[in-house]
Amino acid sequence: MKLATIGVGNAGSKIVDRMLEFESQTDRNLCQHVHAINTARTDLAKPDYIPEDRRVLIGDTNQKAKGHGVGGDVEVGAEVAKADIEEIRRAFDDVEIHEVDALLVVAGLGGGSGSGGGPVVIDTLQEMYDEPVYGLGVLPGKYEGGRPALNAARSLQSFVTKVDNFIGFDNDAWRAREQTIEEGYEQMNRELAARLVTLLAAGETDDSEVAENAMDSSDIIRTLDTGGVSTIGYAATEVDNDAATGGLLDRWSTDRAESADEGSKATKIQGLVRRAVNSRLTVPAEISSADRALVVLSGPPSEFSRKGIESARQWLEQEADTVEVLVGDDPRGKSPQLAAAVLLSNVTETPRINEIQNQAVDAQEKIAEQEAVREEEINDLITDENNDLDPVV
Ligand SMILES: Nc1nc2c(ncn2[C@@H]2O[C@H](COP(=O)(O)OP(=O)(O)OP(=O)(O)O)[C@@H](O)[C@H]2O)c(=O)[nH]1
Repeated sequence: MKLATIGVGNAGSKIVDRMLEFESQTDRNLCQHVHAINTARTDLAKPDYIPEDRRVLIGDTNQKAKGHGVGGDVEVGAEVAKADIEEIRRAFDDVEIHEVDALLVVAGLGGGSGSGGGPVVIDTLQEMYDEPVYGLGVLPGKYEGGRPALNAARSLQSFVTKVDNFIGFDNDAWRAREQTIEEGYEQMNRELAARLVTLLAAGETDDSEVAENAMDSSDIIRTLDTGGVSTIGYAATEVDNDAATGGLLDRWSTDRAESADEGSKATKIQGLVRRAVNSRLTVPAEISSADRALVVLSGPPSEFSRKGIESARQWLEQEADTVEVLVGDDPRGKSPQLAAAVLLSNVTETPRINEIQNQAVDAQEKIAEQEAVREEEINDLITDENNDLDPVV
């Protein structure tokens, strides 16, 4: 499919930038339009791939932001996005909507700019366009404490109700203990970008004469049409792709592929799909709680097997406990890899989301307690001052 992709806040912009990087490395063309929207000038200067004229600074005249971010304050994040709504709208005016199938808004939910500004951006896009608007939200890790969890719990609810589908990414599940947080983010962003782009770029080229079972953008839209929260699984394996060199070798490779054992190709595909479904999902979820599922097999057409695709579909129907399973291919003649990206749509059993909600309730109670103690201290101070006053005669 073709997307207009908008990163809001720092994490959102970094992830969109890595999506563009993955696209350019793998010769894909998913994001027809990109924008980075942020309240921090220095963070907006960081992307490597997002064009400069697609970076929108908001809130620079706001007294609390002043171009330096909103310091994790979700309310200020929403306030500045609302105040600069005309600027955001103007930026979207040049999205050539007939060129895209859907819009994707990406944000970290634990901060202020993405978490507060993201829902405002989504509302604007929903007003401006009829195409589906999807959200990709990063859930903060436990290690970040109560405030980001509180931001995320609030903002998650707005995201899920406003978007046509919400794809989650859980920083906690992806954190490697031996890395610094920044190193961890770099790696996570690349892993996430590979999943998103492999999945959503399927059907971008109309190569159906090569593919027997090509995935179409309408299949992806249909799978995401459930609303709710979705998660992505992924697995890839190297292939011996001489086809990329073309000419005689190309023909030789095709002949060889044709004569290759169909059974072993089918087994490889089935194994790959199983690995993808059982891999670390972007947000951990109970597979059988999914409403619909879709698998994109991406790689050289010589690796595809109708039998493999059919048996993978049957297997996933049982695992996900739904008959709404689509498996299709995305031919990438030059790819050195065969990859399977699995979308599990509207998963209802997502333990980390429940945990964030509980963590948010705890944080809210703690904040209320602290405010009550502060109020008591102020009252005591006032009483003491009153007692110190000379009695009025
Ligand atoms: N996966 C991932 N998560 C990130 C990254 N950077 C930040 N985060 C997460 O996103 C949350 C929000 O951080 P930012 O995106 O920096 O915040 P912001 O939306 O720009 O908002 P303010 O900094 O408050 O203005 C954090 O609490 C982290 O959970 C990143 O590069 N990758």
